[in-house]
Amino acid sequence: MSERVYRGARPLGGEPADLLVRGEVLAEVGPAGTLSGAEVVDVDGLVALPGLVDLHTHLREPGREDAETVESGTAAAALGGYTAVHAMANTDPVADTAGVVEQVWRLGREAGHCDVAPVGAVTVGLAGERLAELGAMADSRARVRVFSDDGRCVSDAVLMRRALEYVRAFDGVVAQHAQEPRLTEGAQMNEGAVSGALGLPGWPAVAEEAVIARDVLLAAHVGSRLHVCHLSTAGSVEIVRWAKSKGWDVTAEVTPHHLLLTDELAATYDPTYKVNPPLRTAEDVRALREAVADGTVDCVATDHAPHPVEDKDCEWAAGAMGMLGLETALSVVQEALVDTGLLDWAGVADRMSVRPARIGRLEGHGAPLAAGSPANVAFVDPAARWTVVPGELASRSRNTPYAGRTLPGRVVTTLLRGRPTVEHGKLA
Ligand SMILES: NC(=O)N[C@@H](CC(=O)O)C(=O)O
Repeated sequence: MSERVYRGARPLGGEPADLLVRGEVLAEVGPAGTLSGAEVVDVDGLVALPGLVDLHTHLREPGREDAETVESGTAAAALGGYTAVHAMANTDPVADTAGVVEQVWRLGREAGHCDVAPVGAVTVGLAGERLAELGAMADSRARVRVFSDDGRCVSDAVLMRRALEYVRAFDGVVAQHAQEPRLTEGAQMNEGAVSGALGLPGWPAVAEEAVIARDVLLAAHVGSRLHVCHLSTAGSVEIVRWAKSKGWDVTAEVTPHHLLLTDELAATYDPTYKVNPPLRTAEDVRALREAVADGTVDCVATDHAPHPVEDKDCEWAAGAMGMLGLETALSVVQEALVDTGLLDWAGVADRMSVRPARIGRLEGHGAPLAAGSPANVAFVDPAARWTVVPGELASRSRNTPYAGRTLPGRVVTTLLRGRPTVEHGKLA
């Protein structure tokens, strides 16, 4: 059995320690310089985090392998410090049957960069008309626990109610893409001063908030778990805060880009900045940062949404919505939350690993960095600085909003059950 000591890391940013990895398990954690093993790896001063878990990744396979594959997307994930990702269901065919979710799960195992937990569609074909085979997906080898029509909103209140009732049987959760379709017809960006000045059709905050308000009430009514995908407005935060104050089982995520970028970027007319939900105002960014810091928002989820060049290198109106996220997420969180003093590394571990693993009911992930845990670990150099070069990313697509930008923090090593998937910042 392989035995390796990672010497001098700072678990959750704390005191320097040695981590002894034996086989697939974290066998021992002790003060720096005290443990010995067959092989010693110097990770002096690097922050050790439990392997990150993404609740919201678009891997595009099957169907859009020109944009991303399970292989390329999970490689990007490992480089970003992730040991597990939830693969969204808006593929072609849609992941609405046991067959498709098992295919995605198996492709993840074969690629071996990180675990892939397929998300099952709530409705057949994401059409919002009939419930998909939720039970069959839950019982499949993919063990689906998260269900979402992401990309589309389950806007029919009765269907949403039925889905919430159904997933209780296997402790599942409905992850809602909150977007009132009628209020956002033809919308191109956030509705506000900037959309007015640019003359682009706006996407009002209320289109998101109205659905979240309805859904937290529905979840409370049927006593089920609701997760809110990529919440993006200050008002949405208030509704989630209120629902939590009632003791309802509601969780929420925010994307890294909504913690850093604003709708002012639409003035470039560069569709790289076009995303669903749209980039909002600086005031929303402030509220979202505070909500992650105080725990109202449970986790940061990437909404990694690869699109090929031809779908982005065009006019704003024709551009596809979505941006890459996996390889830059931790750096963006460091810039927006850690370097601003809003969140410490223990908080980052909680919002990017512990809570998303719990929401997804993912076994073996988000465990404490302690003896007996599976050795899923990310070692991060918070002092590193790197400039994002789209062509150097592992993703098949290039639609990062951070091209040319220098970001703090770099993942040096990622361990998946003791096996390095990333070493020296490169795929192992
Ligand atoms: N987040 C995005 O902007 N895009 C997502 C789906 C979606 O939410 O529209 C995609 O699949 O590309």
